[in-house]
Amino acid sequence: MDYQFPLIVENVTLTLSGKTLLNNINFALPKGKITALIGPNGAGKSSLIKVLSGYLKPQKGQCVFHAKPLLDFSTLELAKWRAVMRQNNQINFAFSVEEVIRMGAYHRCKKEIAIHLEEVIKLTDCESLRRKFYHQLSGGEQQRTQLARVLLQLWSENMSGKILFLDEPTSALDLYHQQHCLRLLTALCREKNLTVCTVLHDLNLVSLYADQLILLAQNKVQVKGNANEVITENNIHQWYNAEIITLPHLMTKTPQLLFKK
Ligand SMILES: Nc1ncnc2c1ncn2[C@@H]1O[C@H](COP(=O)(O)OP(=O)(O)OP(=O)(O)O)[C@@H](O)[C@H]1O
Repeated sequence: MDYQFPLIVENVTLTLSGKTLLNNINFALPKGKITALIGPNGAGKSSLIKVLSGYLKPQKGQCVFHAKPLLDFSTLELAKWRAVMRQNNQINFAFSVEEVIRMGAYHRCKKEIAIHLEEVIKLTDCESLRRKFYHQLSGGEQQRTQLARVLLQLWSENMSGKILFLDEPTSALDLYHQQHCLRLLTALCREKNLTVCTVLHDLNLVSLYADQLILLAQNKVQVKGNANEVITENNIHQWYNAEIITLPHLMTKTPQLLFKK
């Protein structure tokens, strides 16, 4: 299970209700790195996450996961190797935060859960939330809980070959928790060889933390590469129709965006 690219996307085309949402998509997720899916609203990012994680079957092409067609994996097998945090994490029942976090680990034995739960709760800053009702939390608190859930699902000493899919994991987080989340993901990639694939709208965060950027627009991959290659004034103007200027970050030199007034 030790592949340099745990997931390879080959010529993926997805059509739903007669509409092409993804058109001939090709790229690969490098092991131990953060890949960011970026692009304007409606470009197909969430749909792509659903295909990459095995929830939607493309009409053409395929995803190859550990050198095997993704759709050949059983649900249980997939649960051991990839976890998914969606955009909408509403739960309409009175579960506690701790119960929601444990939901990610239905395939694990009690002993494993007991060992990893405390660590995951601490790392995601959920200690003060654990006995509260999930449905009574703020949006940002729910996002932290969901991050803990997906981490508990995959947690192990070495996470090589495991993939975490996140759809806008920082959209409701305050500044401290945005930075905390991206730093945590970076550390897990470096220390445990976890592979991360995340949709993010904040291109300044993407520029600082993503190793590979995939810019989707009009249902196709329009640009891919590192932050310097993808986050350019021309690309942002062309694909987002936004008027911005880019400046190098004072510490990392990677591009940061400023809106023109
Ligand atoms: N089940 C579906 N049937 C038909 N069209 C759909 C379906 N799901 C999504 N779409 C359409 O596909 C397009 C892409 O949606 P998707 O959610 O993948 O975009 P996105 O890039 O994640 O957008 P955002 O940045 O706004 O979250 C949208 O126009 C959406 O309306």
